[in-house]
Amino acid sequence: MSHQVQIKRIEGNEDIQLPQKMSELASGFDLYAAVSEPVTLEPGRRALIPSGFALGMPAGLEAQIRPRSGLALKHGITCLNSPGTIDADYRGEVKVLLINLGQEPFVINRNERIAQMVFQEVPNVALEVVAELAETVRGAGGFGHTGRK
Ligand SMILES: O=c1ccn([C@H]2C[C@H](O)[C@@H](COP(=O)(O)OP(=O)(O)OP(=O)(O)O)O2)c(=O)[nH]1
Ligand SMILES: [Mg+2]
Repeated sequence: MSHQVQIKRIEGNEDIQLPQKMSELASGFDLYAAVSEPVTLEPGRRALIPSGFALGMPAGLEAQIRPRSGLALKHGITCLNSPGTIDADYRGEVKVLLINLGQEPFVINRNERIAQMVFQEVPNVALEVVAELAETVRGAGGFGHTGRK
């Protein structure tokens, strides 16, 4: 399915790369840090990093903000609220909540790739309150019910 999504630069970020797919069939658009000066994330600390843009999505879409595996593996940098949820009706600046789970301070520079954004279709679901749920074989079994404890 193809979708048209509007993107608008936040003033003062003309030099910031717009979200970009780094390979032809990439799921995610890489996001670039729109920090005005380098931000140092000490181990265990978190920071809300601006992206420099806002989105105009149609109904039925969302954007997920996900970590980059390279930063996670090499530096312990991930998204605290992963995946971050960008609602279709949100018109503010997209921001990335990073946390440093590594052992060393990590510096985020302007225009550095910090995360990725994946668009998803969101089904239109209406919740129906009932007294009894439809039965299944699994029933209430969960949390390891089918395998190793
Ligand atoms: O990683 C994120 C997560 C959220 N948002 C923005 C877009 C999203 O539409 C809005 C609200 O996010 P969410 O619903 O996750 O947060 P909340 O704590 O429930 O806030 P709200 O009451 O505004 O919905 O904040 C971001 O820019 N980055
Ligand atoms: Mg919310």
